Amino acid sequence: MSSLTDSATWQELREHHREIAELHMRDMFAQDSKRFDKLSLKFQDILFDFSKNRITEKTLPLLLKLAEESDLADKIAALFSGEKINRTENRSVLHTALRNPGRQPFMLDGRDIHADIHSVLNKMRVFSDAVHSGEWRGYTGKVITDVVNIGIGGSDLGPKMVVRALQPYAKGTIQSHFVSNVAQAELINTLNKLNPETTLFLIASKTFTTLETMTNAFSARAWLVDSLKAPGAVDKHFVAVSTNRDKVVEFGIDPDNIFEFWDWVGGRYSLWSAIGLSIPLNIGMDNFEQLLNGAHEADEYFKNAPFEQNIPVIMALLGIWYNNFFNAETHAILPYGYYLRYFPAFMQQMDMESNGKNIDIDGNPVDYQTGPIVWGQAGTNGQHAYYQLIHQGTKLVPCDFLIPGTSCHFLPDHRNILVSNFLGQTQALMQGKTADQVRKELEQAGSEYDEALINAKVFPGNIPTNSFLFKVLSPKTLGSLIALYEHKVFVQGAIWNINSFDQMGVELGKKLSGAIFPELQNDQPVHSYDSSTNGLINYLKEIR
Ligand SMILES: O=P(O)(O)OC[C@H]1O[C@H](O)[C@H](O)[C@@H](O)[C@@H]1O
Repeated sequence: MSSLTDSATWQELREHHREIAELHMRDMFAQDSKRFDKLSLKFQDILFDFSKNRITEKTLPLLLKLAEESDLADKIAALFSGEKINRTENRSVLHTALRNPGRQPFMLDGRDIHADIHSVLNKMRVFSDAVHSGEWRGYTGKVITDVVNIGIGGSDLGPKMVVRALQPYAKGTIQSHFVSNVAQAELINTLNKLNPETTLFLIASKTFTTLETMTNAFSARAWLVDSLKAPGAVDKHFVAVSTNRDKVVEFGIDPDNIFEFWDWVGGRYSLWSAIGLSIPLNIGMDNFEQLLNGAHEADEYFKNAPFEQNIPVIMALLGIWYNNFFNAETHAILPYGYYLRYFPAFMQQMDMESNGKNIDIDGNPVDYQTGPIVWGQAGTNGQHAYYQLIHQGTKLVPCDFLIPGTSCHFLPDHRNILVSNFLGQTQALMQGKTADQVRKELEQAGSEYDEALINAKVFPGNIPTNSFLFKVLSPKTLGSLIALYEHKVFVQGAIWNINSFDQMGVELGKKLSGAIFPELQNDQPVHSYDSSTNGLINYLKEIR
């Protein structure tokens, strides 16, 4: 056993889980009218209600003890100080520095990274202002109307999620597009809608070697040059965001059009860097800075709030409670509303790539569960699809609900229908419906029934939910929300004692694909792989 599962606190938590496994949240609420007051926290205007969780007065102190014993305080200090906590890659993890408005020097490996950050932020401002004002024009002198971000993973999901979430803050009429998939349809369908004379491509890639991104970038460049019949047009229509200057120059992008960032920014934590350039190109730099401010305030709060009143710490501990003691395998993220529709996909990468690890920080196999499967979709759609399983299936699915208190649109009834669905669902998941309640309802309705029908209509309830309720989905609030989730993932990684900042698991498939690629260039049958891979390649050659 590892020191984590071996610890007295872990054993106490196991024992405590056995004690409370049969307790029902509806009784906990019935017995304590102050439960909400005791189990909810506020950060700025963000209310975090965690009262609908399967916890008693004993649970959090035990979980907090686990956090203390895993040296969480020291690990938080190490994160912010720039210690090389990403050990396998020997890198610091400093996405928090990207949103720190402070100008005082922050030295890392002999460089003042605050100065570097602010100089790139300044370049982003000058450039996005020039595009918005029409001062930056395409090769034929027309103003830019469309921006296409070509990137994948962290170079797509974060910027796309933010641009779509903050659509009401769009400045001017620039349309933003995101192309990530190497399947041709995505790029072709996007290009078909665009005028090359007024389109700006933003090639976003930390490494500038990612196959999907580079393939799309080369095809986009060919489309532009062919359409405008001018190789020189690239300078006015292509900019790059990367840590790999040499590769960008080799691709043929003007060095003045490179927006730099650094290897101490992980891909899934990079929307705060120039990787987020599509954000100010859509909502303006002032709003982008509000996003950074919101995240910075959440960073300060995370660093300073006592653990028992610290939203990311509580989120992380509740997640561990279900993941490691109730054996919940997944965690659903359910934003109610349209604008946050890409938040679940963004969180999926942030959480699963960070904490999907089977060895600890010292390289030893773990004997406990680490990161959950994160999934979800904008509500209320899920209610008409998979909520059946959450309410009555055999798996425990802890859920996060997120909803703004206001909307910028005014169609009658929509808003309150959405809000009442959020409230109704979280209530239903908590309280469920007993056989007695079902029987009574059937009797009152004068329906015929048998026990089977009653059982089919019973809702076990007792399904944990967290609710985030905030005034408006503003740039600042969104920045705070994302940062709170980032820190949740960090805290879980710290307690599981894993490296949340590498992603070795994405390499093998990429490498094997690279070896297979030349095999597809001819029609000869292959025999050198396992029989399934041979069979698939050969059938493909037959049908294509
Ligand atoms: O930005 P890039 O270097 O193109 O990388 C894009 C993405 O691909 C990698 O395989 C990683 O899994 C992601 O963490 C990364 O965000």
